[in-house]
Amino acid sequence: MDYKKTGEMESISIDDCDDRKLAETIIATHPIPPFDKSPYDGFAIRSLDTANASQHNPVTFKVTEHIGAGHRAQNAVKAGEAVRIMTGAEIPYGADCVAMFEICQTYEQDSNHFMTIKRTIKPGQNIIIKGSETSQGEILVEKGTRINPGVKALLATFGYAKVKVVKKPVIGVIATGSELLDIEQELEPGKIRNSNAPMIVSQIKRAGGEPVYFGKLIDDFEQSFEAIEQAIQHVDFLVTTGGVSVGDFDLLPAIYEKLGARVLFNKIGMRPGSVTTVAEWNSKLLFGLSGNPSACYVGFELFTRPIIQMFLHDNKPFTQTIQATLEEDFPKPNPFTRFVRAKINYRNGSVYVRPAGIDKSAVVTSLSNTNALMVLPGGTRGFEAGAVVDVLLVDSLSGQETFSISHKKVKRQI
Ligand SMILES: Nc1nc2c(c(=O)[nH]1)N[C@H]1C(S)=C(S)[C@@H](COP(=O)(O)OP(=O)(O)OC[C@H]3O[C@@H](n4cnc5c(N)ncnc54)[C@H](O)[C@@H]3O)O[C@H]1N2
Ligand code: MOO
Ligand SMILES: [Mg+2]
Repeated sequence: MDYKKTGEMESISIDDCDDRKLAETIIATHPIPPFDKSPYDGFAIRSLDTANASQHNPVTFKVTEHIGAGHRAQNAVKAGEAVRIMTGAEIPYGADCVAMFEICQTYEQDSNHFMTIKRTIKPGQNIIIKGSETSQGEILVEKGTRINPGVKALLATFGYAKVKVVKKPVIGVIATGSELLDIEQELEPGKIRNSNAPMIVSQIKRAGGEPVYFGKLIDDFEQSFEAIEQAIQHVDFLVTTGGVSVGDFDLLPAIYEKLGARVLFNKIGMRPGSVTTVAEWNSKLLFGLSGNPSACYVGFELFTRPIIQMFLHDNKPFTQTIQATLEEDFPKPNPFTRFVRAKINYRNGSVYVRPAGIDKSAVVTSLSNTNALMVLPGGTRGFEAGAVVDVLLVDSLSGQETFSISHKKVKRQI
């Protein structure tokens, strides 16, 4: 976070603003509603005229006008007069209440319309007063908020045809490894299809970034160095996958060195993703994620995602963490904190969690089932069903201010 960057602002059409982060605070530029209006279809009248109305004493009004929403009455309502008014129409001058159709009887006589009611109506009854929902100047949505359908409704309410949003961080993606095939290629002996790049592209989009895929690289130093050096020029952050460990063809450490990038860390006491490396070059963060699919996924969610949120001016950049009950035993002990790809589900008002599949760094199949990362603190014993564990809601777009997982011992450890 010491190396975070915050994005600049751009102005875009409201049509394109879904899920973007607001770059300005939305303040009510007019009251809502902007005029006194009727919540019902009925008659706008003077409450005073109903003072003596009762079952035995119906009061009759002459209907002088007929207005729908969007239209205004021509004349003020005078004693004994009623304006037939529809939901959403402005209350005519002189009227101070509305009688719903359901309590009114109407009749016509000599081409004149009349209405009678048999009960009193109080002053102000059935009127939505101007500004009763929001007064002018009220702060409605804070800068940094993600634009959801409700925020969009407010933007439209206040006439924001153009919306100021935070520019998305442009994040380069490069996959490394001579074993990688493109998606459309047939399998060949010893080769696998590149699944990490499309996965990272998708993770970047989910987090609100703008991915740029630069392709895959074979394990050749010069070629890889050049491609990475080139790519960095065009992005805010660069994510690579593979080649960060200690293998003979793991080229990233040497590439960082030749670039003169400052490696912030290259090992983390966690599983998977222990090889996750982050370097800084020219104020740009380079995320060296593992080649192993599950480790790559976890490395992105824990390290790249919050940096994206920070760039987007989100004051809650960290993935929301809740507590859930482990649904099955997890007997495998591990000295390191584990971020288990997991699935949460809700039952009887409680949250439960279980591993999404095989809990191995090299596994790809568990990821499709993953909507959360279950945090199992390091220790020498496994965990029993019923244990309450921290869970990062990677599928949720709500964040939190700090990264908080309890390193406390989980009860019901085996
Ligand atoms: N002697 C040691 N060996 C390893 C260590 C170690 O500490 N000492 N760490 C292991 C751990 S943990 C991990 S995780 C991996 C990390 O390896 P790299 O990040 O260097 O990744 P690669 O070696 O390039 O590939 C690992 C694995 O992932 C597959 N892969 C790579 N890219 C993709 C892709 N785009 N799509 C799908 N799969 C991909 C690759 O074929 C390998 O199977 O290192 C351990 N070794
Ligand atoms: O980085 Mo490795 O995934 O710890 O398995
Ligand atoms: Mg390797």
